[in-house]
Amino acid sequence: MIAPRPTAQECKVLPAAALRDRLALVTGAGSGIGRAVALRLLELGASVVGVGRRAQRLAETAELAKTSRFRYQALDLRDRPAAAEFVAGLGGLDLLVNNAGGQFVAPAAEISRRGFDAVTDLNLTAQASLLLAARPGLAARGGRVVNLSLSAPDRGLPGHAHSAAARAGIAALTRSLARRWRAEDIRLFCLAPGTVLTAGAGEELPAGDLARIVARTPLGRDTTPGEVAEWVAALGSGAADAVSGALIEVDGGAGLVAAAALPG
Ligand SMILES: CCCCCCCCCCC/C=C/C(=O)SCCNC(=O)CCNC(=O)[C@H](O)C(C)(C)COP(=O)(O)OP(=O)(O)OC[C@H]1O[C@@H](n2cnc3c(N)ncnc32)[C@H](O)[C@@H]1OP(=O)(O)O
Ligand SMILES: NC(=O)C1=CN([C@@H]2O[C@H](COP(=O)(O)OP(=O)(O)OC[C@H]3O[C@@H](n4cnc5c(N)ncnc54)[C@H](OP(=O)(O)O)[C@@H]3O)[C@@H](O)[C@H]2O)C=CC1
Repeated sequence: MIAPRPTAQECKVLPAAALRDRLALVTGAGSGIGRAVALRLLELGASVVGVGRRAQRLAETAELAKTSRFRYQALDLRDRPAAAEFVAGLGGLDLLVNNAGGQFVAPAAEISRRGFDAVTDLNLTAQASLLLAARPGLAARGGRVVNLSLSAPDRGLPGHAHSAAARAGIAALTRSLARRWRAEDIRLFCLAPGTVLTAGAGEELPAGDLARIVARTPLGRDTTPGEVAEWVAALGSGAADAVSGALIEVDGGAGLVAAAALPG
């Protein structure tokens, strides 16, 4: 039997005001998962700063948010000095959601040096750099970090050698910093969605491939943006007080499926 997909409303299990008076920075807040996260954090009472390269998309998120607690800034996170200056200017930070990321699908042998660099830069080095820049602000507030990853980054994903390497790196960095930054009361988590049918995922893989991947997922369905958003919000709330350094796979069990069972 295929598990039913929850509605956007059914995903919302946290109490209203769970994040009141918190300040969150959400990268990639102009689309897909990042937008869903920003809107949910706002609903729960947080103030949210959204960044991404395209101001127009961020402005659309602002329109949906309908609250002055959302502000945004167009920013290329691969411009590390600019990103570091921006995050330092925010001051105290309760939650950093390192969501901006992505890749292109290609056989490993066809990924050029520049292609490998572009994907590892976006999904590992730029995220790591933002984290380091945010450290003083997070330490000032006992803040949390949620790093978005891919489900089972160590499983081996066809067409994703560059990205899987970067995401496994982020999972390892999350664990390393969770140990080191405990003294500053900073908690870090890695959240790994399975297949979320965003427009971005649709640009990366043809609909047929996505449908086949979803069909092989043990729960037999995709993960919704609302489900990912609720997990991010929970990790930013008191619900996660006993968790640190964990890789949490919100993927319908996709991480249990051997790479050999995947297409490609
Ligand atoms: C069928 C396989 C099934 C596997 C199962 C896996 C399950 C996964 C399920 C789906 C999960 C979805 C996850 C998501 O992440 S959704 C988010 C989707 N959004 C994106 O991914 C878009 C993000 N991509 C980008 O922003 C850019 O592609 C990127 C940042 C990665 C690179 O941008 P940049 O502007 O820096 O890159 P350039 O265009 O300048 O190119 C740099 C070099 O990269 C080479 N390149 C680019 N595209 C390709 C390609 N398609 N194939 C091969 N090489 C490519 C490009 O040629 C440049 O190199 P050279 O100068 O050497 O040519
Ligand atoms: N959808 C899925 O199935 C899955 C997604 N993920 C991950 O979740 C995250 C969100 O994915 P999703 O919402 O689906 O995809 P999107 O493509 O919609 O989201 C990517 C976001 O990152 C922003 N971004 C990309 N490059 C940069 C950059 N250099 N500087 C600043 N912002 C940047 C984009 O905004 P802009 O282009 O305006 O800069 C966009 O808002 C990604 O890290 C993705 O890899 C993980 C597992 C599965």
